[in-house]
Amino acid sequence: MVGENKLKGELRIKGAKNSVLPILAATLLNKGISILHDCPALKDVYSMIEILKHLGCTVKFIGSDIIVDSSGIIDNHIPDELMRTMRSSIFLMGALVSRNNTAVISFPGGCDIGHRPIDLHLKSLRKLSIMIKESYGYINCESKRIKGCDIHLDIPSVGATENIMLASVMADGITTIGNAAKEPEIEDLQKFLNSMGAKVSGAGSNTIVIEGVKSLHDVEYKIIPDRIVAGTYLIAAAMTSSEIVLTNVIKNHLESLISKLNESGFAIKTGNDYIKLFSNKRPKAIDMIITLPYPGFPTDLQAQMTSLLSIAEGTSIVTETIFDNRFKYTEELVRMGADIKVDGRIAVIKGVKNLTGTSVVARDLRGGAALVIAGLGASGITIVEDIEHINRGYENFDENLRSIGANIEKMM
Ligand SMILES: CC(=O)N[C@H]1[C@@H](OP(=O)(O)OP(=O)(O)OC[C@H]2O[C@@H](n3ccc(=O)[nH]c3=O)[C@H](O)[C@@H]2O)O[C@H](CO)[C@@H](O)[C@@H]1O
Ligand SMILES: C=C(OP(=O)(O)O)C(=O)O
Repeated sequence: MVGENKLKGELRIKGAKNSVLPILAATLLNKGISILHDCPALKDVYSMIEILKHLGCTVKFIGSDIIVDSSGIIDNHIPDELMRTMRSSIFLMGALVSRNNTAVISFPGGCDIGHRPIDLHLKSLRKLSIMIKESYGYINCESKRIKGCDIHLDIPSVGATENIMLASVMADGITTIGNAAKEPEIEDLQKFLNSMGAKVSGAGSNTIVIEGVKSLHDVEYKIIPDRIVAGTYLIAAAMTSSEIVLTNVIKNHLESLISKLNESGFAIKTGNDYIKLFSNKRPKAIDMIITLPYPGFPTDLQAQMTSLLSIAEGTSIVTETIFDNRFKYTEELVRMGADIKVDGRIAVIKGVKNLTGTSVVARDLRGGAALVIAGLGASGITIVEDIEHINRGYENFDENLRSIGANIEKMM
């Protein structure tokens, strides 16, 4: 891409990756038809579809609609090569054991952003009377009856909260999740499950209550907009001193980012379902950004924001509290002229006047997006390699950016 082009125009944000993936896993539960609207065409979504098909579902992806028929025979085994394609394959553990009483899976894959154990998932499912044995890299789950119980999470893990919800929807009795994650995608999963006849309440607060039901029915549902994709485009506009309007967004989901962009000197206007960012000046440094569980600043926007702050006036400090190795991309930003020092979970960013284009490598999804943002603002040509990471979370990233004025091409 050739940097320093102004962006101008409107983009509609599609459904959220982190909603559609657990919801696709949940389609196993109703033994019938699920129609999902506004689904993004992402590498992870295709991986999840492949797993559902392997298990015996019929799946069609037409336009932005995914139609899953899970009435057919459902296998109970997910091969290792499918499990490894992404982190979200772990959602199949709760859904599959709930549907089949047994599941044989292995450890999930995903971006290299630090240590990502699944101990909380395993511990919680065991509390629900699911017997879990680990051997030779496989995880064997079995339960005659899943039994509702009280679970208190040590960490408000998004994935563990969702896996418990999936496993307990049809359990005997009531399950309570204390210290649950509060991310909007968890509320979306609750709404989806309730639309198919489940009895889940409390998502969005730190206590979720799931009253087991005997059966579920067919469902049609629209996925919430992707707050991380929306945030990425807002930061891209800020980086290039541009003006863009995003539609199909939920402003409340982006409060922590909007507040930090305001602090950095950007004017943002919001309406019922749009956000507009207008900028014609260099960003101001931000004393402190700390990534935290929702409603705190999302770890999934940390890299993109650091990219922006690399050209800010002054010195910023970014602290990553969720993952233990999510600053790898900063080495690539430094190759573009950024002045960033990382010590463990803290990055100190001394703003430089401008970045310069060069060849850089995407090592993970959001780090890759951060490098594209850097390239859009940099002088000269930037080449971002290994963009398959970016395809995990951004539909038509290059096309969308080009449609609002970026000089960017995908090379085959
Ligand atoms: C598909 C999806 O929704 N992915 C999101 C989800 O990932 P994911 O669900 O993997 O993230 P978690 O909320 O579970 O992870 C938070 C922290 O808990 C730790 N942990 C988690 C589970 C466990 O069993 N043991 C344990 O120690 C993790 O290592 C991490 O340090 O939430 C993250 C945090 O908002 C986001 O960055 C990811 O985009
Ligand atoms: C880390 C992310 O996703 P996942 O949990 O799917 O790896 C992300 O979306 O930034």
